[in-house]
Order: sequence, then C-alpha cells, then structure tokens
Amino acid sequence: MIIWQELAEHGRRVADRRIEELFAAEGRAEAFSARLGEMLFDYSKTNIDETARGMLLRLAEETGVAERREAMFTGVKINETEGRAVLHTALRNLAGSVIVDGEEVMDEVRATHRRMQDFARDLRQGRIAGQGGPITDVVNIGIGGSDLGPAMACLALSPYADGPRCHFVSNVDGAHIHDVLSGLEPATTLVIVASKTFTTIETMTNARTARGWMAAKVSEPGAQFAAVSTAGDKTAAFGIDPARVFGFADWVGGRYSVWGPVGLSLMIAIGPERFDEFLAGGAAMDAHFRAAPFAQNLPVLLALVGIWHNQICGHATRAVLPYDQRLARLPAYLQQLEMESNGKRVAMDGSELTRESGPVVWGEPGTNGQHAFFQLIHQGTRVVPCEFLLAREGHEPGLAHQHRLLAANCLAQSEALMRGRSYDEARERMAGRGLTGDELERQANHRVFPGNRPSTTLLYPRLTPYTLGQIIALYEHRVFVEGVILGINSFDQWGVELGKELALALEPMLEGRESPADKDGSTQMLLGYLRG
Ligand SMILES: O=P(O)(O)OC[C@H]1O[C@](O)(CO)[C@@H](O)[C@@H]1O
Repeated sequence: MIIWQELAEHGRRVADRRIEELFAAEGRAEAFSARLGEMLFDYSKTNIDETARGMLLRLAEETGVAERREAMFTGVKINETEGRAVLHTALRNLAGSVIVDGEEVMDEVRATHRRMQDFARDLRQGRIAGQGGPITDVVNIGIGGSDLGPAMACLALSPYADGPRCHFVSNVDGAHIHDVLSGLEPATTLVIVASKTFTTIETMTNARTARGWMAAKVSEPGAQFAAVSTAGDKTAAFGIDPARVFGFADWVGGRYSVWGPVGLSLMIAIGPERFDEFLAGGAAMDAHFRAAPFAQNLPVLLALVGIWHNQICGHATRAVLPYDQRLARLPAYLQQLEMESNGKRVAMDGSELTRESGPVVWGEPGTNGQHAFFQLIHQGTRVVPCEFLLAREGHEPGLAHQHRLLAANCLAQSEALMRGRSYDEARERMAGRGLTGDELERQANHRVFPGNRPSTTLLYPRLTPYTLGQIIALYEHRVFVEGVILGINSFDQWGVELGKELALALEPMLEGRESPADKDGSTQMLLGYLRG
C-alpha cells in the first residue's frame, strides 16, 4: 500500500525535528487532542504533525477499519482462524440485539447477567451463606483473561468495594494458593473457578487444591464453589451446582471477558449497580468508537499514535504509566490485551507480516517508576514512547495535597521527556555549583537530557466504575484498530500452545516416570538439576 511508503518517508523527513517546535503553531495542544465527555486524550507531545496525522487517518481508512469495526459489532465471524464472532461489546450493551448464526444471542446474555446480579446480591446480603455463616471472602481462581480483568478492576475500584473481600489465585506455583488461602476461613469463603475452557491446567490444579482445602473443613465443599465458563459439561463433572455456573459464549475472548461472568468477583465486590456503571462506561466508549469521525475518535487516535511510534518510527516498546496507584495492575492487564492480541507473525491470510507486529507493552504506576526505570526513559539510547494516565481528583479528599503532587509529577515527566536539558543548560547549572575546567565539561555531559521523547496523556475526572469501563474499552478498541491496520487477527492466541504442550510432556520427566533422552542437552541438564 502506497500510504505506508508515504508515511515511512515522512517519518524519515521529520525524525530529527524537535517536538517542541511544533508548539510554535498556535493551538497545537487543542488541535492534537480529543475529548469524550470529560475524558481528554492529549497526543500533542508527539512528533505527529498535520501531514502525518492526515496520512495516518488515510491509513485507517484504506485498511478498512470502519468496515471491520461494523463487522465486529454486528457479529460477523472476524476471528477467522477460530471461526468465531467477536462480541465482548454485546456484554455491555444489554439492551441491544445481535444475531449470530441466524439467532438472537442477547436473550441469553441478559438472562445470565440477571442471574449474576441475583447471585451477587444474595451473597452480599447474606441470603447465600457459607457453612460457617455469611461469606466474608471470595477467591477467584483463574489465569490470563480469567484473572487479570477482575483482579485489575477490583484493585482499581477498591473505594467502591463494600462486599466480601476478593482474592485472586492464578499461578500454578503452589506458593500463590497457599499464601492466599492461609489467611482465610473455608466455611465463610466462596471459591469461583473462572475458566473459559475449564481445561487450563493452572486453574484446574488450583481448583482441586482449593477443593481439598475446603473439604478438610466443611462437609459439603461443592456448595461453596461457583464457576464461570463456556464449558457447562466440565463444570458439572467438577461437581459444581449448575445453579452456580455462569456461562458465556465462545465469541467472548478470554482477554475481553471481564464484562460478563468473568467479572463476577468484581460484581460481588462492588455490587451489581456499580458493575452496571462499569458496563455503561464501556458502552459509552463503544458508541463513541462506532460513531465519531476518525479524527476525533479516541480509540482510533490512540491506535494511530501507536502505529506511528512502532511501525513508522521503529520504537519497539511502549510504557503505560498510570499516575493512579489503583491502576497498578493495568500494565499487566494491557500486556495480555495488547501482546496476546497483536503479537503475531502472520497476517489474517497466513502470509508473513511485512512490518513489525504489536509493540512490547510494559509499565508501572507513577511516581514509583520515576525512582526505578525512568532513568532509561530519559537518558537511555532507546526511545520509549510513554502513555500517562491521570485523574483530576482522587478519592481521598483529605489528601488532596498528595494528589496535587502526583499530578505535578505526571506533568513534569511528559514535559521533561519532550524538552530535555541541553549541554549548555547542564553546564550552566554545574558552573553555578562551583565546578570549573575539565571537571565541569566531564560532569555536564552526564546531566544532559536529549529530550524529544514522545508521550501521550489521558486525563479523566476520577477513577469511577464508569471511567474504568471507558478506559478498558478504549484500549480494547485501540488494539482492534492496530490489528486491522496491520492485517492481524487480534482474537486468537496460537502462540501460547507450544509451551503448554511441552510442559505436559516434561512433567512426567520431572517425576522420573519418563526418560528425557529425546530432549536437548540444556533441557536434560536442567531436568537433572531439578530432580536432585
Ligand atoms: O479461561 P481459560 O480457558 O482458563 O484460559 C485462560 C487464559 O489462557 C489463554 O488461553 C492463554 O493460554 C488466554 O487467552 C486465556 O485468557
């Protein structure tokens, strides 16, 4: 496509230009930012100019983002390698109607949502109790998409959590379940086994461990279990009462599943009404994504900034930096969302990609990151585009001064990344501190910040359930748009299979039941060490 070449040429032309210079044009900040209600997305501190933006918008048009978007929302099987529709958006548009394979799918979605609401209410109000009294603790056992979404959201929305305490067990490392269960009372704990397939070895192993823990203390362990899955036959075989099984269809991808039954622990923690606000935030972002022109469309713009930085400028990673401690799990959540979706080596038709796939996503909350890896972001030889997130206000009115300090730090970082500090400025500062001669020259260079490092900032009024819904849906659609532009199927994950298969074969070798003779030398040596 010719547009890719034009973008590459423009990228090369402006590569050495200072981002700051772009602010000489009046209204740069307003022109290179977009709003949805009270949410503000600022991408003016990037090297994207009018020409680049025009080309990127054309790229989105020419790669068929609009058509693909409609196909997704209307239930077309766009997950072609698995022959599935992609309809997580239906989970947050409960009044809607979607036809898949000639059938209305929303009746079942609504019925399951109502069952979840009843279950969550009954549990929160003590009508559903454990064998030792009202449920005080809920343990969600799941991994990947069956863990990261509710775990991230429960932490994010902890100011709204007025139900039983929620805990999350994901790792097959026995240390995880041991440490979580050791503080809990089985007779007042509900275990939710969350697994789309109900075959994931980590989850099923932890679920069996939890059942043993429960059985040691209560007469009917199964009565304190619930399940979230697409595989009703397997949940029954595990002994979970069908009345406590919340199903969903295969058109909800694991990493997109927090909006439905996988969000049960979140619904129990914050209550069904607030969970519905979370859904409403997601639905508002869906409506915006579907209707807003590309030039004002937040998910499209976020995606185009991503394409500019990764595929055009060659920056292989991006840092997600929430200046919001309760979004501490957002980077991990986005790692799965983005890297499992767009970390692919072939296009939808099976041909090799001719450009880079999605970026490496990583991050930590600010200000913590400032005292750890920001050194590299400011002075390392690689450019890391940064994505800052910040609320106008926190939930602690008595600590507003701390929130001001947090906000000042966030803005300071994007300003410092863009402006940098020149050799002359560094020299002057050192001279002001009394340094002279060779020592001054030598020291000054260490204090130079090259600057010209791009960042975006997403501001929102407050981290409410509604806002969190907006943020998560924003990133989901960003991943979708980037995937469409790259020609990738963002909804399968074949790259996780090989390791799973090999692990199954290695376990009996660790136990000594099978010979490792066919393994490579390194694997044999490691096995030998582990077997002692
Ligand atoms: O919900 P399940 O079926 O247990 O799968 C858990 C996770 O495992 C994966 O399939 C990857 O191994 C993810 O896509 C998914 O979210």
